[in-house]
Amino acid sequence: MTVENPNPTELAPAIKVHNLNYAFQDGSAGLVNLNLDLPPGSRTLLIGANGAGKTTLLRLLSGKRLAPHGSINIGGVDPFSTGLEGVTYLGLEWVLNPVVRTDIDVPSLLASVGGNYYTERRDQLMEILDIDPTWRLHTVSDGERRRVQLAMGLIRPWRILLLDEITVDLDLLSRSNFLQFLKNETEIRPCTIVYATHILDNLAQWPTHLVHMSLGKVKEFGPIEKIKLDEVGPTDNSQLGQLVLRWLKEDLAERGPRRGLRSEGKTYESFDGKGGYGNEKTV
Ligand SMILES: Nc1ncnc2c1ncn2[C@@H]1O[C@H](COP(=O)(O)OP(=O)(O)OP(=O)(O)O)[C@@H](O)[C@H]1O
Repeated sequence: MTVENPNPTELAPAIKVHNLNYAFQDGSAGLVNLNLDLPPGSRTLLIGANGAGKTTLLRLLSGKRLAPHGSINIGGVDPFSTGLEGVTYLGLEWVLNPVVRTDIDVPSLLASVGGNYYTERRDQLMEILDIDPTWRLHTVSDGERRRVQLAMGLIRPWRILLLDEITVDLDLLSRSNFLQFLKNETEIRPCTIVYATHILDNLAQWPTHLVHMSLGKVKEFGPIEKIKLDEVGPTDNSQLGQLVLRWLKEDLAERGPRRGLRSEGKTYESFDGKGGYGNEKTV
């Protein structure tokens, strides 16, 4: 059976989280009674202070960690038990992959992740991210290396993209081109994006949805028009920044001084120096 004029948005996976509770190995609460409903083809910004639980959530969505049965549903399946096809999760472990610091050329690296198969995407990404094919990775700048990494991570067409702030080294133009590329992807093919970031420059027109997290909880989520209209009116970049600043100040006031409460810094300590998490368990 053929589908006439398929709408890419409708065919994309939805992300549903229902009463998700998650505890780390030491017993501390990672996520608390979390609920989300992100529609097919959406582009969601995950906003929250350091330690709010964004990475924890993204890792559970990616299926890298086991969530309680029935609490996460992506495109109709449980990502951990079913093993999701087409999920790309780009976070710290991926950034720290040592291969991008070795004496290797760009075409070989991109070929190692399917570049010779997805040639059109490869060439498009190289153009958008302004990558020079003659670079050798041990002699490029951090930002240039990051651009090659992004191309590597995005060549294979994903259905779900989970981004844990990985654009910090990009210059303004590269980041803007990169975000435009992602937006375009959700408009031309069935895919859904969740992006955790602290960098709000040029983002006001990018998200379809916002999720505000604090202390392992979702404080609010919804379509950006709704949140913006409710809270600050039609929004440009600086207003989105003002909204987030207000959220973070409120979160800090609610939380109070740390004094051992959900301390930062545990996140990557126990992972054999590679970055990543410890042996969490579910609750
Ligand atoms: N393995 C672990 N054991 C215990 N606590 C942990 C572990 N990993 C992370 N945490 C804690 O869980 C909380 C949420 O961490 P997470 O990395 O999800 O935050 P985040 O919102 O991504 O922060 P950031 O913006 O700094 O990246 C933090 O307080 C962190 O210290």
